[in-house]
Amino acid sequence: MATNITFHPGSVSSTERVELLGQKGVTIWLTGLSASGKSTIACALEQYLLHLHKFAYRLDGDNVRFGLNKDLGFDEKSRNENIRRIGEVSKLFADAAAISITAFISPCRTDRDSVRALHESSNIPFVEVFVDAPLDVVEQRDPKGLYKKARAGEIKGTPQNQTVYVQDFNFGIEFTGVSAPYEEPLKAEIHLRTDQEDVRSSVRTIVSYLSEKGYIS
Ligand SMILES: Nc1ncnc2c1ncn2[C@@H]1O[C@H](COP(=O)(O)OS(=O)(=O)O)[C@@H](OP(=O)(O)O)[C@H]1O
Ligand SMILES: Nc1ncnc2c1ncn2[C@@H]1O[C@H](COP(=O)(O)OP(=O)(O)O)[C@@H](O)[C@H]1O
Repeated sequence: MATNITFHPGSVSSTERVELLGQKGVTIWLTGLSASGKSTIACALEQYLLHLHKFAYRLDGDNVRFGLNKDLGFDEKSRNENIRRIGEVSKLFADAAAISITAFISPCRTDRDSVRALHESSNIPFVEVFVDAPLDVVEQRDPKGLYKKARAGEIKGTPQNQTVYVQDFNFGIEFTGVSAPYEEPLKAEIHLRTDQEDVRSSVRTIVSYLSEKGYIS
């Protein structure tokens, strides 16, 4: 814990920044099972917004784990810390007036709620988007072959949480949706059913929401 530190406010207020840049920051938090479509939707949304000349930036689970979070695994504590850090990073982007689009499984409700509280305490809008598809559908998609590996017992858990997450089979495996929990959002601003709608429709839903709320013009 750092001590003797003092927060240093800048010379430009948030309101002034928004006026000067002509854009308000917001975090769009995509959450859902692996292969539910988070990355696909995040990419398409980022592309769409950039083509509208909006400052949009995507933070993606796999990508961030190559750098900032390369010290973290998939045990419960690591996932908590992963989401805590990304919550802070996303808030920084949104504070800088970006449309920050995150694509993390973020399986724990309390972690997502903490990130929401972090944003809302600074008056930064937080839009939780549940990217929803049933387990049998995402297992069928399995673009990275991870569900297959998990079912085959090839994705091992870490000692800290084996007893917490492992349910009734395959001790030691903890892949989200298979042997580690995913807590569905209870109050997501947007609920997308990617087994029933295409990517275009999902992007349209998010953009309409941003527009209705006045986050983009
Ligand atoms: N054990 C286990 N459980 C879940 N996911 C796993 C695991 N091991 C590796 N992967 C790959 O890592 C991606 C998820 O990373 P996240 O940072 O989004 O996960 S989390 O929010 O911390 O739970 C996830 O990417 P997505 O498929 O894009 O969701 C997987 O590719
Ligand atoms: N409606 C849809 N929305 C998003 N992805 C879809 C949809 N239908 C099929 N897919 C496919 O499902 C897979 C989702 O993978 P990905 O976007 O990496 O998911 P996640 O980031 O949640 O792991 C991709 O291969 C994508 O083409």
